[in-house]
Amino acid sequence: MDGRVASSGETQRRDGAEVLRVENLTVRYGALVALRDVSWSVRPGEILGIIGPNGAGKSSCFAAVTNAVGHSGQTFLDGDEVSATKTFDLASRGLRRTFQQNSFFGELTVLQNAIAAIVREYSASLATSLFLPWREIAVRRQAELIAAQLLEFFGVAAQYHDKLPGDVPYGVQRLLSVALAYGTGSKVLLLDEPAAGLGGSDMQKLADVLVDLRGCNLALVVIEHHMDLIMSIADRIVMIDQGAMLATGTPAEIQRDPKVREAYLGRDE
Ligand SMILES: Nc1ncnc2c1ncn2[C@@H]1O[C@H](COP(=O)(O)OP(=O)(O)OP(=O)(O)O)[C@@H](O)[C@H]1O
Repeated sequence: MDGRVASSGETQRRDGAEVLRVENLTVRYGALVALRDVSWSVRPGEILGIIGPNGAGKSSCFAAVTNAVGHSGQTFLDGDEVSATKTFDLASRGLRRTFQQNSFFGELTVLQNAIAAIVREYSASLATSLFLPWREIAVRRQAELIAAQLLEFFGVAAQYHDKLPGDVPYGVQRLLSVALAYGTGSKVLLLDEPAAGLGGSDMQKLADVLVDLRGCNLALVVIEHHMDLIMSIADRIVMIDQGAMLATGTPAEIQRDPKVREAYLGRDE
């Protein structure tokens, strides 16, 4: 992998400028207002948690940020307005997301999935190498090496690299989803319930990976229902209820907020 994934000891930069800012995002599905005037921002080296009850509008918020659904409001990436930038182009600029469900190429091995995730940066070299077969082998080897490093960084052990994604443990699949979204390097990762279905040590592994990514100056926005996880790793939390922002603050402030307790934390979800 390139230098963008560094050791967890790398200095964090939480006082930097916002890398992603959303303003007044509103999403309508016909007559239903799923999201209303939601605004937040995230900086490099920061984890922003988004919490809220089922159907609150959290996933719609990610869909709006990535311009995958019709909406109003504005999005700024590195200070540039990207409110109308295509989802694919946002990904090229380092704004990427995962979904609640894992999505892999089921017929490709774990390593091949990782190669597919990084191959865009190599496509030009591969095209050139059609005329230079010896070069194609070298480029492929390099892509395999980088893909293996990517997987290792995300805690997907070498023993799984040659297996199909469906044949590896569920906890590993969740880590693989995050790794594939990261690819050769992202600025902002939007993770939609990365811990869904995880427990115990798998959740701890995921938490460790997310904290390591923060240490590499990545900005992370994490939708999560597991309160213990998000309260322990997030720097700030945004709480959404019935499409509207109900509260924002540090995990401690959010946990003390009576509105939040009433709307969410007090319920058995
Ligand atoms: N494509 C769609 N068409 C119509 N309504 C939708 C669509 N997607 C979501 N909704 C509705 O919009 C509201 C917000 O849904 P959304 O998935 O954004 O909430 P959420 O907070 O992510 O929920 P969960 O925690 O259950 O994933 C819900 O009432 C949902 O039924």
